[in-house]
Amino acid sequence: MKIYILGAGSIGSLFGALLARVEEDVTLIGREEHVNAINEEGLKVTGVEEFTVYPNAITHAPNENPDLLILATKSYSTKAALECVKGIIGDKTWVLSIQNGLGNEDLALKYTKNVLGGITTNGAMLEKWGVIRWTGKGITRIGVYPKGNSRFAEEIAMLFNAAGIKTKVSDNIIGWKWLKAIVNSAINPLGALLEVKNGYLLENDYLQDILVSIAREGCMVAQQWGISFEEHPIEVIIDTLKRTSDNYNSMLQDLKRGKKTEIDYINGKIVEYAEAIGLKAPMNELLVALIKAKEALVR
Ligand SMILES: NC(=O)c1ccc[n+]([C@@H]2O[C@H](COP(=O)([O-])OP(=O)(O)OC[C@H]3O[C@@H](n4cnc5c(N)ncnc54)[C@H](O)[C@@H]3O)[C@@H](O)[C@H]2O)c1
Ligand SMILES: CC(C)(CO)[C@@H](O)C(=O)[O-]
Repeated sequence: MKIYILGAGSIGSLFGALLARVEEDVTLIGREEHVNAINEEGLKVTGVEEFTVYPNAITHAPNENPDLLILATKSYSTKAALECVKGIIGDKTWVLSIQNGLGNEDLALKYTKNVLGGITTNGAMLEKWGVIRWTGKGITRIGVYPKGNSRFAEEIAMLFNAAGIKTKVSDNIIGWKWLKAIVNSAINPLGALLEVKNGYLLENDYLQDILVSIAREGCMVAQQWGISFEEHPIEVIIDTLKRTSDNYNSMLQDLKRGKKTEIDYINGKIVEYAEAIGLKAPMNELLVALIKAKEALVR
């Protein structure tokens, strides 16, 4: 299977490395510095497992139709990235987003009907060009977006599981995307504003109440849009905070690096979906404003 990883940074390079290790035809499309390092010394994975692979790595997509295009950019780069590669999305090409946030798959649907949604709880960090630290082994869920089944999704799940990417297929992937977005909408901005590890959000009674209120607001909006969940968002938030208690969340890491965050595609999307049906999401709206203010401080 010809697989392109569009936006081979942290999580994209981890998926690319694991797929390359089982000799899939993988091409990483990423930044020049990272691409050059991979072409010179291979792509090294450390952390959960240690290995080096030698996948194709380029800065621009080859002029061939892949069977699978994995979207792994930050959500704020998706639109531009898809526009760059629209010419190679063939009739038989499937696009899979493994990104956080809402709206990425909807952007992909503008170019093809063959879209798989995805969430992953694997953790990866670009340690240096050409070196990825696999910080936590998790589960990946994929499915036809927004809902439904397809043989191709089952085929990708088999491929991912064979590559060591624990993957399950869902016929309600939009439910999982919203669940992950609600988890991120509560944890990420709160941890980022307070600059604390995830575990602290469970230690403080005030913060626990705020987490629940943010999650409830997101659930209310989701419910109005007919989204159903496979697990209860608040239970998943608590479990996630326990499982990742020693982590700084990705939004805080982005701010610490002076980078923009994905707030517009997490809390911002919840506000958008609320307003689209004449509702308000005041807590999410406040968190968007506070994170934007913090972005302005650090950038
Ligand atoms: N890192 C993780 O552990 C993790 C886990 C789960 C989900 N996610 C989600 O996955 C997505 C990616 O996160 P990340 O941490 O890997 O980000 P990242 O910044 O490490 O990697 C994204 C890469 O995409 C590249 N890129 C952007 N536009 C491009 C284009 N047009 N062509 C080629 N490359 C392009 C960037 O240069 C960058 O290297 C986000 O939505 C994130 O929330 C990340
Ligand atoms: C689950 C999560 C919040 C854990 O830190 C992660 O998705 C993140 O950091 O964005």
